Amino acid sequence: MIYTITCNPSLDYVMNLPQLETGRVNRTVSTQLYPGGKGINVSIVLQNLGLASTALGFAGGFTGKELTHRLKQLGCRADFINIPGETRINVKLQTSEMTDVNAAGPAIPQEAVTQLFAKLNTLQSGDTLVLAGAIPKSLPSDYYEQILTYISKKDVRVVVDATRELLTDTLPCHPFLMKPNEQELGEIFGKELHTAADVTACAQELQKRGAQNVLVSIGAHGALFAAADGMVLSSAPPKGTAVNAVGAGDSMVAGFLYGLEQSGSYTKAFRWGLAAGSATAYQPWLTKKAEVEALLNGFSFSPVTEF
Ligand SMILES: Nc1ncnc2c1ncn2[C@@H]1O[C@H](COP(=O)(O)OP(=O)(O)OP(=O)(O)O)[C@@H](O)[C@H]1O
Ligand SMILES: O=P(O)(O)OC[C@@]1(O)O[C@H](CO)[C@@H](O)[C@@H]1O
Repeated sequence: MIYTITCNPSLDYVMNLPQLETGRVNRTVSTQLYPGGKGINVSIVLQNLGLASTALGFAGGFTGKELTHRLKQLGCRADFINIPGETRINVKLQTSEMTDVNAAGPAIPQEAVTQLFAKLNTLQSGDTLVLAGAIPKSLPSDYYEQILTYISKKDVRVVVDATRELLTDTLPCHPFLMKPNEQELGEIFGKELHTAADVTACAQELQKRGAQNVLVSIGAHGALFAAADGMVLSSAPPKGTAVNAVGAGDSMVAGFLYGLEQSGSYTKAFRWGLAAGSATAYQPWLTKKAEVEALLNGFSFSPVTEF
């Protein structure tokens, strides 16, 4: 079984408007409301690809109820811990570019923090756990590390998609896969990354520090994968027109896990991850399986050099 943990989920309110004029009344052309949060997006795309998962995390208020309802409508299993506050609404202002306005989210009471560990007792060896997204300030800054330590006796495959110390603090637990984007990877090493060689060097440094596999997404430029067996792959994405890249990285994680589950091959997993990320970017919301398969049809890698 695959579990995802989203400590700070959201409803994503996409507002499409011709341009944004601050200090003025702006009127939208259209709006959409989606269930959101990185781990939740992974669960939704896994479900779309045909892989079941359980979405764990914290949810509360009428927004939390709506989030749970929409996940169930999508066929996803949600097992959130109910909290007193209200699950946040993240605004995505789509003009000629996407501007995210992400709310801080509700405080997580101590009893809920503890309750999550009890949920983890159901994890079995051979399961996969995806930790994805930012955590609210009310959670300890090493919460992901605490979770990995708590399950360390179980042979669980852990995936981490986070930033800065939230990501690097998990390195001693030897996570199976880390999925930063190139900007997040560069931040860890205090540099801007613009070549495949630089990305490879930083990804391999993360492996030296404990990560087994490192998948670095590079937006429209594609992605680079440093595998545990030393293989390094990179590729520009399959061709298409960008519409909304929100959730592309989460879709990449889901595609990678699906490809690995189906084939046992890192190369095929990378292909599925790349195509799932781009398939999401090429449409208004998260991809379904058919769009990923269409991008994979006839697709071959074209290695990334610089960007
Ligand atoms: N504009 C784009 N055109 C083509 N493919 C894209 C585009 N944006 C993203 N992708 C695909 O999705 C993958 C992940 O994108 P990105 O690097 O933006 O992830 P991310 O920053 O983690 O995104 P998020 O945090 O919103 O999920 C890329 O490696 C690529 O395959
Ligand atoms: O505030 P975080 O957790 O860093 O990011 C939250 C978020 O922007 O990430 C997802 C896209 O990856 C969206 O569904 C959601 O609104």
